[in-house]
Amino acid sequence: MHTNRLEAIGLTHTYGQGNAAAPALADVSLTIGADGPEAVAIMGPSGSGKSTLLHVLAGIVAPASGRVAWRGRDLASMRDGERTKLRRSDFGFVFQSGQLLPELPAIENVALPLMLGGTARTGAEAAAGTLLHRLGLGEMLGRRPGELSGGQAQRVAIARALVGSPGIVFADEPTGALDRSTGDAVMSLLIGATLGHGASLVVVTHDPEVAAMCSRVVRLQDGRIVSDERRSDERADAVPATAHAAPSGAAPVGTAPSYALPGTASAPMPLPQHPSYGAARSEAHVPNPLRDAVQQSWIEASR
Ligand SMILES: Nc1ncnc2c1ncn2[C@@H]1O[C@H](COP(=O)(O)OP(=O)(O)OP(=O)(O)O)[C@@H](O)[C@H]1O
Repeated sequence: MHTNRLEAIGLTHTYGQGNAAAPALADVSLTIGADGPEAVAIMGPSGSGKSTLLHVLAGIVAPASGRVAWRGRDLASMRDGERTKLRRSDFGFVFQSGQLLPELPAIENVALPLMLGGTARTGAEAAAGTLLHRLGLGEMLGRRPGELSGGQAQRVAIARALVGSPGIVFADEPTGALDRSTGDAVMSLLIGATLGHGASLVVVTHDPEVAAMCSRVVRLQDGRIVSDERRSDERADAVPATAHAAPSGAAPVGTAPSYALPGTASAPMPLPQHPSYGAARSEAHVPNPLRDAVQQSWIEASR
């Protein structure tokens, strides 16, 4: 059995009570990462329960019944503080936008998880810098989120999700605010870098193109899983060959494998510039309970 295994059994969840009750999940069972890292897309119509499932899997929302076990441990058996700590150490998160701390430069946003875990600033920033270089952002270390394009901000978010070497990364519409070509490049990078770190990816998406890049697609309807398909014909461009090199966050810049797209070797990824600089920041106010809970835990921990 693979270590980084997330197992959900018989999950149900209902918002509200009585006449106002809205069932969101009904007897959902699935296992992620049982045989090693995988990229799983969660799809389904609006209101089918995708976000609720992500929140329950990440331990933000407690299911009404059923259980979620990470590495064999039931999330419900942990104290709140322990679950919050686990989310920081074992889980990575990438949201549509607005997840970076706006006042911190890219390198500090990425170094933060390591510093909160006890790594000294110098070491944390060295590892953050290495990862940002690999993601093609070597020139952007000192820029704040409001000074980055949407695609650049998402790459910083990917670096922050991965810098602590999580076992699983949860992504909620990570390319939803990007144009097609930027979104495809970011998604390819997210899958390649996550699997390259030995972690699984769970991505909620409406976008069939995004799902097509994943090795498994789970479809929900009315809170139930209606299909769970594994693909053996992964799109060739979805996972860069270098992604499987299992990089170390502390590898020296220049010698480490790059996550650049195939054919671009170690050159920075030529993402098109987003026409609207600061877009990532202006989107920050769209409510998202999971992102806001994760963000709040960063803010509290960094005080
Ligand atoms: N906080 C809430 N209070 C009450 N009902 C909610 C709440 N959040 C979600 N719901 C309801 O639960 C159901 C599932 O919602 P959920 O957001 O999980 O679906 P989704 O598939 O992610 O939708 P979308 O694609 O539109 O984001 C819907 O009927 C929704 O109206």
